[in-house]
This record gives sequence, structure tokens and C-alpha cells, in this order.
Amino acid sequence: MKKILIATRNKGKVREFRDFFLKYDIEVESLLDIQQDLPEVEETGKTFEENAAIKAEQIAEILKVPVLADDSGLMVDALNGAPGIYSARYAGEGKSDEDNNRKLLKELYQVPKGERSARFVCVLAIAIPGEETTFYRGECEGEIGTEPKGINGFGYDPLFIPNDYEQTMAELDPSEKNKISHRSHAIRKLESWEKIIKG
Ligand SMILES: O=c1[nH]c(=O)c2ncn([C@@H]3O[C@H](COP(=O)(O)OP(=O)(O)OP(=O)(O)O)[C@@H](O)[C@H]3O)c2[nH]1
Ligand SMILES: [Mg+2]
Repeated sequence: MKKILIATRNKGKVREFRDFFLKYDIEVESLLDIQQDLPEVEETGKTFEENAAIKAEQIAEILKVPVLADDSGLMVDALNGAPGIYSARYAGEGKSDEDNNRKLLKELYQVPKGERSARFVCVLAIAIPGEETTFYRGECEGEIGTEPKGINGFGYDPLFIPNDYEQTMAELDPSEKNKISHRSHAIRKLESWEKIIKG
């Protein structure tokens, strides 16, 4: 079976990439499957693009193979785009998705419905040894609810209500999320993914 390596340790992302590539008979490998000791990549960039490039390029450099990386996050208009690139560590390093959601609700406590617009952003970077890194961006518009709902997905999905939907992303069937999500929009732009398939 053909394979693609994604430089992530996020199980939620891995599941979504697996679902997408399954129909092409392509197996998704992540850093969770690599036995070799790999350094913890520090996300020191100031943009999604910079962080996606850091993750993809460092692993491509070490393993000498093509690598895909995903840097993503939630941008809330009432918070001037926060948590943005800090979405994974919004409530602090090592805190859970629930902690991040609790902090987001607290920050938006006084913000009325109608002013809680937000978008998910996903930037994919493809690093191929010896070639210039390329980027693909996808976005998904919506608003932040007032309490967590649903058990599917990960991260802020229980609080994010996509435009034209009544339910949160975590209440939608995963196949529905995969049709409308920021990640799926970015993946669909990734015409050159065939270049990074092994086997
Ligand atoms: O509800 C959500 N649905 C999504 O579809 C989604 N995509 C991203 N996010 C949030 O943004 C952070 C990414 O940060 P991030 O790109 O640094 O990833 P990460 O640190 O979790 O894993 P890695 O890929 O870096 O190993 C994640 O942790 C989540 O909090 C999402 N939340
Ligand atoms: Mg990260």
C-alpha cells in the first residue's frame, strides 16, 4: 500500500487525514508510528505558514523523505484573531482541549450572539528534501456557541458552529465535518500530493 508521512502527534488530525486518503488506498503514517527517536519540534513561528514549514522541514531533513505538516487553529473576531497559532496551548502548555474550551467561553462571556464569529484555519506544508516548501490554506467560517455540545472531532469542535448549520462541529457526523472543514478545504487544494506518496 502507498504511504504518506504527516508530521503530527495530534490523533484527531491523523484520523481526518486517514479518512481522506483511504479512498485513494493511501496509508497515513504519523510521528506516533515512527519508532526512531525524533526531537520535539518547537513551533516558534509567528504564522500558520511558518509553523507548518518548521514541522514539515525538520522531519523531512531528519528522515530524508517527503513530509506533510498541518498547522491549524481557531481565529475569533471578538478576540482579535486569538487564539490563532496558539490554539493548542491557549490555556497553557500541556493543558487539555476541555481547558482550552473553558478558557475560550470565559473570554467570550460578555460577547453576545451575533458577535461571536470565528474561523478555523488550516495550513498544510509539503517539504520535499532539496525542493522549496509549498503551502495550501483552507478556512471554515462559523461562530462560537455558549456551551460545549457533541462528542465527535477534537479541539474546539464542541464550541464551533459552522455557517449554515445549527449543530456544532462535534455534533456533525465526521464525514460531514470532512466535507466542510478547513482541513478538507486545504487538502483539496493539495493537487501535488501524489509527489509525496511513497511506494
Ligand atoms: O476543534 C477543532 N477542530 C479542528 O479541526 C482543529 N484543527 C485545529 N484545531 C485547534 O488548533 C490546534 C492546532 O495546533 P497545532 O497545529 O499546533 O497542532 P497540535 O499541536 O495539536 O499537533 P501537531 O500537528 O503540531 O503535532 C489544535 O490543537 C486545536 O486546538 C482544531 N480544533
Ligand atoms: Mg502543535
